[in-house]
Amino acid sequence: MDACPAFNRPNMPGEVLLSQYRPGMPFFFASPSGTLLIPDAAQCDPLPGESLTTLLPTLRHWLQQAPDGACIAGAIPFGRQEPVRLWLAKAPRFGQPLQKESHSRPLASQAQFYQSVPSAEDFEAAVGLARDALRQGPVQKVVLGRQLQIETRDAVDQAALLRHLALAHGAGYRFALGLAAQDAPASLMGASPELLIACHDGQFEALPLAGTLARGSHTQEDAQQAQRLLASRKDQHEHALMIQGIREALQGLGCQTWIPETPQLIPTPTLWHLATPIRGRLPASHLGVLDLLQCLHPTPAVGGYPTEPALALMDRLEHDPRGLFTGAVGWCDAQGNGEWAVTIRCAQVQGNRATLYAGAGVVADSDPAAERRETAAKFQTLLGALGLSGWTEGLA
Ligand SMILES: C=C(O[C@H]1C=CC=C(C(=O)O)[C@@H]1O)C(=O)O
Repeated sequence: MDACPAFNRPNMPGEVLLSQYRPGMPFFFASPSGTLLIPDAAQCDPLPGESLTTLLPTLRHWLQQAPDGACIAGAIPFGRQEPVRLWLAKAPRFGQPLQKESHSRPLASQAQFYQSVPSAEDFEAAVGLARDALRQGPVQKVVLGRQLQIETRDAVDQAALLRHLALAHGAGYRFALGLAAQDAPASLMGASPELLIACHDGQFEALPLAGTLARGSHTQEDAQQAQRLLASRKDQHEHALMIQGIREALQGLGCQTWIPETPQLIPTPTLWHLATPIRGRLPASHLGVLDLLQCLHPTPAVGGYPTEPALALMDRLEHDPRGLFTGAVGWCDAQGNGEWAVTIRCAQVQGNRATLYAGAGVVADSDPAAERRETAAKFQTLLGALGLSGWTEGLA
C-alpha cells in the first residue's frame, strides 16, 4: 500500500514538525508514512467526549462539511463506552516521515519514587486467576494491564521525551496527545510498535502483535531470544487466537483479506514480538478507516478472545480502568483514509509525575511470573526514554 494521500502532499520535513511541538499542544503523530502536528486547539472544532459508537455519524458529517485538508485526530479509549479524546483539525500540518536512523539522547531523570499498581504480587495473582478461569473455558485469552507510577526529582521535559521517542523508534507509531489538565500541561506519549489499521483508497493494512520476549544483551543471546519466541507454543497459540478474532471481525464487515499463515518476528529496541502483516480491501466505497476501527477495536491483542466474555473476565480481574491505554491513537480524513496505532508503550506525563502502562496476553498455559516479567520488559521503552532503565523488578 502507498503512503496515505494526506501524507503524500508536498509538505515539510517531519523533523521541522517535531521541533515545533510544545507540551500542551493537542496532537503529534509520526508513523513510517509521515508526520502530523496539530499545534493549536483554537483551530480545532471541539468534539464532544462521547464514545466512538455514538459519535461515528457525527464524525462523518463533520468531515464532509470540513474544509479541504481537515482531519480528525487523537485517541479512542480502550472501553467502548468511554469518551474519546479527538480533535477536528481544520489546518493540520502534515510532514514527511522522520529520518529512520536519527540519534537522540534519552532524558537523564532521577526517580524519587516507583510504585506498581497493582503490585507485582497482585498482578501475578490476577494472572493466576485468569489462567485458572481460561482452563475452564469458554474464554481462551485475556490481556491484563498494570501501571508503574513514578515521581522524578525535576519536571519531565515533555518535548525532549517526545523527541527521543520519535527519533529512537523509527519503525513505530510515535505520539503525544494533550490531555485536559489544570496547572501543568499533561500528555500521553508513547512509541507503539502495533498498527491497528491504516487505510488508503479502500485498501487497508494492519500489523497486530501477540507474543513478546525481551531482547538479549548481546548478539548471540538476542538471536536465541528471537528463536525461543518463534518456537514458543504458548506464544504461537496466543498469536493464533488474536488472528482468529481479527479474521472474524474483518469477515463480519465483508472485507477481502490476505493473512499469512504464520507470524514473523519483529524487533523494537528492547523487545521481540510475533507479528502478522495483514492486507485487505473494503467491500464498499462509502466505508473507511473509522468503520474498520470500530469493527476491530478491541482486537484480542488487547481485549482477549472471544471478545465479550473475555472483556467481562478482564473487568473482574483488572483493578483500574485503562482509560486511553490499549485504545487507538491516530488520524483520519474525509476520504476515509487514515492510520491508527494501538495505544501501548506509553506514559501519561505531567510535571514530575509519569504513569507508565504495560499489559500481557494470558492464555491457559501462561506462567504468572513470566507474564509479570513481560510487563516489566515492556516498561523499559518509556523507562529507557526517561533515563531510568535502572529499574528492573527482577527482569532476568
Ligand atoms: C497490552 C500490551 O500488550 C499487548 C500488545 C502486544 C503484545 C502483547 C503480548 O505479547 O502479550 C499484548 O497482546 C502491551 O504491550 O502493553
